[in-house]
Amino acid sequence: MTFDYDLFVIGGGSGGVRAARIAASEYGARVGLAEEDRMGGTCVIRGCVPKKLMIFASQAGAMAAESRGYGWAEASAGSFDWPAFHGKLARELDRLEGAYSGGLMGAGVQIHHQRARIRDAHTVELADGTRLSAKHILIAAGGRPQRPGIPGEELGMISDDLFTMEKLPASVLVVGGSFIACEFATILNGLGVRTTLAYRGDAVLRGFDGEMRRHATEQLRIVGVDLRLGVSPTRLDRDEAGIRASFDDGSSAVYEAVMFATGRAPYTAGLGLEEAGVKLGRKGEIIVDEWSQSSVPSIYAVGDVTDRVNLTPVAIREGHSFADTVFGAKPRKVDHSLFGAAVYLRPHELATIGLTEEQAETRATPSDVYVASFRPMRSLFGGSEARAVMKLIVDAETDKVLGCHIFGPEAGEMIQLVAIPMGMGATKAQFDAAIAVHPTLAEELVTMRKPNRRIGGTLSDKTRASA
Ligand SMILES: Cc1cc2nc3c(=O)[nH]c(=O)nc-3n(C[C@H](O)[C@H](O)[C@H](O)COP(=O)(O)OP(=O)(O)OC[C@H]3O[C@@H](n4cnc5c(N)ncnc54)[C@H](O)[C@@H]3O)c2cc1C
Ligand SMILES: NC(=O)c1ccc[n+]([C@@H]2O[C@H](COP(=O)([O-])OP(=O)(O)OC[C@H]3O[C@@H](n4cnc5c(N)ncnc54)[C@H](O)[C@@H]3O)[C@@H](O)[C@H]2O)c1
Repeated sequence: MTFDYDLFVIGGGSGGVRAARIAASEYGARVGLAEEDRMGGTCVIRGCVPKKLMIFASQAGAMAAESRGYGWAEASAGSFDWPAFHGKLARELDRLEGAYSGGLMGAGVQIHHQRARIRDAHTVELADGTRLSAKHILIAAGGRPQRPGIPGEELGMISDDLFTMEKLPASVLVVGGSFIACEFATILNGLGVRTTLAYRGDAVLRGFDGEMRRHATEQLRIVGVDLRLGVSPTRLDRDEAGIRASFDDGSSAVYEAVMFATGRAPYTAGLGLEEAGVKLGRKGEIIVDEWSQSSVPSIYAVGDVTDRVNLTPVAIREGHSFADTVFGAKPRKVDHSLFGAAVYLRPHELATIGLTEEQAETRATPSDVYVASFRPMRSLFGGSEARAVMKLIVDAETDKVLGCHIFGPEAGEMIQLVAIPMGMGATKAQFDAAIAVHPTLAEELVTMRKPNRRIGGTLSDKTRASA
């Protein structure tokens, strides 16, 4: 049987673009790709990239304060010009979008700028009715922000809206306590917006190492975010002064804007998947095996649409591995058990890889926990109270480093480098064999001599804590 394409990709985001480009350029596949919105997907257009640029923009006040601590007595951030920043951001995203399209076209991929859906195991249908056949179909349709399902929720914004706002609100309520909520609260607060963050838990960033969560929570408070922990909004109403949010503790307050960061869900609705026999999970995610293959053998899926690890580099790795496996005769699985991640808070980021202390505590074998907590010389001299924290979780029997958690400036950059020895299975002794680079923050990672406590396993002895 002949097909129009060897591969048809639905979605021009992180995972889809990588898979399409590798299949076409490295393995000579005839590839078509459909994108219903802007090329580049969530990360480039309404995620990682504009978010990080906004994080940079939001730290001017803190940088001026630090400069004053270093003798620049008049240092001031001045006033923030949102339209100027926003215009420049739009041009940068246009440039990136062009680069993504150009890269694909250069590789010989045919781009269809419209929505696609599945008709059967080998057929997709475009919004204009065109039907195209492909030997393999890759779904890389990503995810979509979810509102929490409360009355009046349409009055609130979602993360996509941060990047298209015409003007900054004077006050905002951010709802949620994970990556997006914490980063957006950091951005808006840093840009001068009166920011409240409402989160139903008792510390932000559930799932991260508990000690690090407490530092991140405290930092949000210190930089001026009005943290409302243990509460959730129950309804929103339009009020003369703005949007009134009522909370489940009986309180209410008015904000100029409300932003929901209450999770994302795989974007599989209306794709024709179930009709084609593709099995979906509870959240609508495409169920795939370790090769990213769905229940229909010719249909694969990568990235957020599979709801495995929802990060750009993971989607890219899954897309690349799919292309290597299916078109390059180089079978390659993705190891989802070890990946680094960073939450871009300010002044200190939270970055992590491997097991948290809470996870290590449940292991049958004991682990040693090394913690260094200190005020870095840069902030100390600059007059800031900000503390940095480094933590290593080490298998007490094999000496293998199982987890690393860093709360500090540029922690994301540091964890990227720690990911290399950890991926190689390095031991604590091998970390320590590295001669420190001085004076740096990161030198703490190779100079922590004695464990602060031993946890998990039968040897558990929390009383040895000496911190
Ligand atoms: C605010 C925010 C900040 C983030 N920050 C980070 C970060 O700092 N670091 C990090 O690693 N990750 C971050 N992420 C997560 C990251 O953006 C995603 O994990 C990543 O983009 C997933 O890639 P993907 O290819 O699965 O999907 P996407 O990038 O979402 O791409 C899917 C594409 O498919 C298109 N599409 C969907 N359905 C169809 C259809 N039927 N027909 C045609 N086209 C379709 C969509 O328009 C979209 O362009 C962030 C996410 C958000 C929302
Ligand atoms: N720096 C980064 O790498 C980065 C940044 C942003 C997003 N991301 C990725 O995007 C994914 C989605 O981000 P997210 O922040 O939406 O994560 P998430 O889905 O983990 O967070 C959802 C948050 O909303 C809260 N929530 C859910 N329903 C609620 C309700 N009804 N009422 C009140 N609160 C509610 C949850 O308790 C949680 O804190 C992340 O898992 C991450 O993989 C990564």
